[in-house]
Amino acid sequence: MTTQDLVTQIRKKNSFLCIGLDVDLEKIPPHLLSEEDPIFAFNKAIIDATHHLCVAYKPNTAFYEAYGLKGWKALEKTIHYLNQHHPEMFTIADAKRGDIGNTSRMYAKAFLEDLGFDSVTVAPYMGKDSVEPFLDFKDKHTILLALTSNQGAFDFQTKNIDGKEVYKHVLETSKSWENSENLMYVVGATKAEYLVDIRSIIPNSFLLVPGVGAQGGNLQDVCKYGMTSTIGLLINSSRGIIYASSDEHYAEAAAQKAKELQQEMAFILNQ
Ligand SMILES: O=C(O)c1cc(=O)[nH]c(=O)n1[C@@H]1O[C@H](COP(=O)(O)O)[C@@H](O)[C@H]1O
Repeated sequence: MTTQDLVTQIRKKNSFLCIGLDVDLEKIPPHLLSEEDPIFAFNKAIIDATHHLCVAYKPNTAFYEAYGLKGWKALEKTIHYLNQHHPEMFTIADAKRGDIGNTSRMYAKAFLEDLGFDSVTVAPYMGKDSVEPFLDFKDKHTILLALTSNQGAFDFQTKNIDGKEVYKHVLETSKSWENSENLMYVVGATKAEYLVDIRSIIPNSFLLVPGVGAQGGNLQDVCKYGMTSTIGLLINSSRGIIYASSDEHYAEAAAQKAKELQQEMAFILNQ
């Protein structure tokens, strides 16, 4: 999927919402546990109820890997379901990978080719040769961690080296990598005030912004400082949407939460 296709979907749906499919068997409605594949059953119901309200889905692979082969199968079924029934949806494998080039190539193949996601999250710590193998795929996207939403972001990412913060080095250096037009960046919604500086370095790149909802980030602030003329934002909420209810009406409750965010986004887009 190209970024232009993504922008078209955002304008069509009046939404730049990404729903995080972080499925925890201890949190899903108990009646689903008797299903043959409870994780997929949950995802399918959430997707069926919310696809008109969002433009992206982001399964975090940790929540699938934790359940071994069954979890990986559920992840595979989920991405195949999305690609088959909702090919217009931007899909993100939130895997936060990155290794020596030879190994990164295999991670890239796993998520972008074998599973067929549109994008994958990647950590920048190992540098150019660890990220470029992900950038090699046409019309696929590498979402590089820049400034994350958690408290630990202040341990390294905001430390000053040679006169500027590490996350700024990540943004600037990554622009020189081969196929850097395939880069997007993660910036936590909890760090909205940093977006002015971030936009001065990467004025047009798409940002994946997690941390609204359960982590307390503010949508209005993110849009005020981070939005571009082609939107440039995907706002993720996982727990705040998918666990809105644990009774049999969980999918409708999730759709209601997604709709609240979508309406806020529509208001911002039409201002
Ligand atoms: O890459 C991410 O998506 C990510 C980066 C970050 O800085 N913070 C962050 O919360 N995330 C992910 O975004 C999702 C946030 O989930 P909720 O807090 O439940 O909305 C989880 O899958 C996190 O792993």
